[in-house]
Amino acid sequence: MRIQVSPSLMCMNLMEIKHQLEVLDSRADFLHIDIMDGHYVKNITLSPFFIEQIRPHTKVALDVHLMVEHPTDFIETIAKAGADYICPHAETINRDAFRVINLIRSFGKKVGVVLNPATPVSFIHHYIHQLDKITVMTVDPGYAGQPFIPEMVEKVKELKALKQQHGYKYLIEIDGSCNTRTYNTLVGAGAEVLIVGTSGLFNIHDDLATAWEMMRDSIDEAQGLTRVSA
Ligand SMILES: O=C(CO)C(O)[C@H](O)[C@H](O)COP(=O)(O)O
Ligand SMILES: [Co+2]
Repeated sequence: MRIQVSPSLMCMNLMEIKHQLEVLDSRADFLHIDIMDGHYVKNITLSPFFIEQIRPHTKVALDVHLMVEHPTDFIETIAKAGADYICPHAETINRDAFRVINLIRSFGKKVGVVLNPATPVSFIHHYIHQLDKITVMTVDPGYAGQPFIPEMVEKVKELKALKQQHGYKYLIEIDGSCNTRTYNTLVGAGAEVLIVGTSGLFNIHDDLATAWEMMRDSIDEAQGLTRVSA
């Protein structure tokens, strides 16, 4: 299957949101929305209100990355705002992981979890089979523009092996420094969804449609796919 691409909306040009959303709407497989509470990570970015505002303007699946201390405080609001995937950090749900998974499902939403670089796959062992998506953070969470953590490649391989061995359904997604320096390694290891932010999309060309073409070509090349000419 062709690698799916999920642009990280916190990296958009805020002065051009309308135009940029139009460009992404006809191209992206997911729209990645980072929600931070200033405590779990020392930053604040997008919000449930942002989800509600863009929902009527795009048909693309809205994927919410919850970097908050208490995900249950946000799940209902985010579900009602129009999210399709709700993805808390594994480190924040292990006191009530099964209740959180059921809560997300009760709103008819897909369930993802996100693993910090220092969190091993074994941490989610008891509910891995229930997940629709697992996100491997390849930078510590909280900020765009950080360097790739190469130790994470083994984690991606481990998730791919487990998926093949047990027939799990989760998508393997990567968040952090997905760009031309890392596409080959990530795709080779088993990544299925790449979140592209500053280094992979928004900062590579002033024109977003052109940047998208450049990024898509690089990912296709990493996957060994060649462009079919018209
Ligand atoms: O979760 C994130 C940061 O905590 C993000 O999704 C970032 O937006 C993403 O990592 C940005 O991409 P970059 O190329 O690493 O700047
Ligand atoms: Co993110």
